[in-house]
Formats: sequence, C-alpha cells, structure tokens
Amino acid sequence: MNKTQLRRLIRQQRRSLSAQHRRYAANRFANHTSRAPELIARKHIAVYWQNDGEIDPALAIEQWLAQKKVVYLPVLHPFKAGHLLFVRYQPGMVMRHNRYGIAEPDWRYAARLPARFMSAILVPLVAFDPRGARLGMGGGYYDRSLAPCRDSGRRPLLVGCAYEFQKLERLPMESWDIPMHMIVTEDQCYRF
Ligand SMILES: Nc1nc2c(c(=O)[nH]1)N(C=O)[C@@H](CNc1ccc(C(=O)N[C@@H](CCC(=O)O)C(=O)O)cc1)CN2
Ligand SMILES: Nc1ncnc2c1ncn2[C@@H]1O[C@H](COP(=O)(O)OP(=O)(O)OP(=O)(O)O)[C@@H](O)[C@H]1O
Repeated sequence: MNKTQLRRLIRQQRRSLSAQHRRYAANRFANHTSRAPELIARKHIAVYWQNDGEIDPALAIEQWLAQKKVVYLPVLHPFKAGHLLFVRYQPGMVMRHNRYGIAEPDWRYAARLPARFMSAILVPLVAFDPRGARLGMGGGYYDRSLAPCRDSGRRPLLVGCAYEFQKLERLPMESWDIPMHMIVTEDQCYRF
C-alpha cells in the first residue's frame, strides 16, 4: 500500500470510531499528558484543534489552561505557503475556518510565534510506528515548520498524538520527516 492509500484507509477508520470510544480515549489521553513528567514544566504548549476524527485534546487543553500554561494552535501561515504559525488560544475567542475546514484562531488578534519558541508541540498524525516515525495528512506543514527545530539546541519537545489503532508495524521514513520524542495514545506514552 502506498502512502496515499494508507492515509485514506486510516482516516476513514478514524472517522468511524464510536462516540463512546472517542470520549474514553480523550479522557485517557488527557490523563497521560497531565502525568507525563516531560510535559510538567513546559509552559508554552502548541496543540491542535480536533479535525477528521483525530484524538481530541480539548480536555488536555482545559487542564493546561487551569495550570496557567500558555496554549497555542496551528494556523496556516498567512505569507509563507506550506508553513504553520502557532497562535495563542484562549477560550471564547473568535475562531475562523481555514481552507481545510479546521478551526483556527485569528492570527491578527493574538500572539503568534514560530515553532521553535514553543516548549512542547503536540503533533496530530495519521499513522506512526514503534521507531517514532510519523505519517501526517500529506501537506508537509509540520515537517516544514519543525525543520528549524531539528538541529537547534533548544528544540521543543515533539509529542505525536493518535489513537492506538494508528500504530503500524513500519512506516517509510523520508529524509525530511522529523522524528517525535514521544507519542501519546489512549493506551500509553511511547518514548523514543
Ligand atoms: N487538527 C489538525 N490541524 C491541522 C493539521 C492536522 O493534521 N490536524 N495540519 C497538519 O498538517 C495542518 C493542516 N493540514 C492539512 C493538510 C491536508 C488536509 C486535507 O484534508 N487534505 C484533503 C484534500 C486537500 C484539499 O482539500 O485541498 C485530503 O487529503 O483529502 C487537511 C489538513 C494544520 N492544522
Ligand atoms: N522541510 C521541508 N522543506 C520543503 N518541503 C518539505 C519539507 N518537509 C516536507 N516537505 C514536502 O512536503 C510534502 C509532504 O510530505 P509528507 O508526505 O511526508 O507529509 P506528511 O508527513 O504527511 O506531512 P505533515 O503532517 O507534515 O503535513 C512532500 O512533498 C515534501 O517534499
């Protein structure tokens, strides 16, 4: 199966999970992220707004806000095609839908920072493998935006987020893929 076919299959399976399993998984996911020692001292956390059946980090976001962490969401870069900016999220703020229909904060009205200024980035993914390889939606947005973090000394902690069923035996690794430090699912935290 090629990457396109693999994406289609997993995305379809992800959208068809039951509401009950989604709730269960979102709860467990929030427990893992709030307990992971690697995340406790990190203040500036980029995460994502659930889309296309992804594991929902909304509960985790609530917990971080209650702990006075600063939460950011990805926004398609207004000038640099194919790149992301991270914009500060606060509950109740006006959100807009980007060209893929994903809600994002309006970058004109909130603090915005490139990836390297985050202390941790929770990265959505379509599939992962036990080596920490990640397959995304195929736009290359995260690969491009995280590339400057790869060799920098103060790189943010990169945490992939997925349902357990998204773990595959082995994914092809491309030269531009940025390996994750951790992957969190409803079942466990994988560390690489
Ligand atoms: N929740 C969430 N937000 C995110 C991402 C993500 O994976 N999840 N992204 C991670 O990169 C960025 C958006 N990247 C995306 C890349 C492709 C498609 C997509 O649905 N492509 C369609 C066809 C493309 C089109 O309509 O032009 C498809 O594959 O069917 C969606 C988002 C930024 N925000
Ligand atoms: N650092 C980079 N600079 C320029 N192009 C890149 C970079 N990283 C990835 N790309 C391009 O992005 C495209 C998508 O890559 P790939 O199929 O690996 O996506 P993906 O892992 O699903 O991405 P993502 O989740 O980041 O959207 C590829 O065509 C690749 O050439």
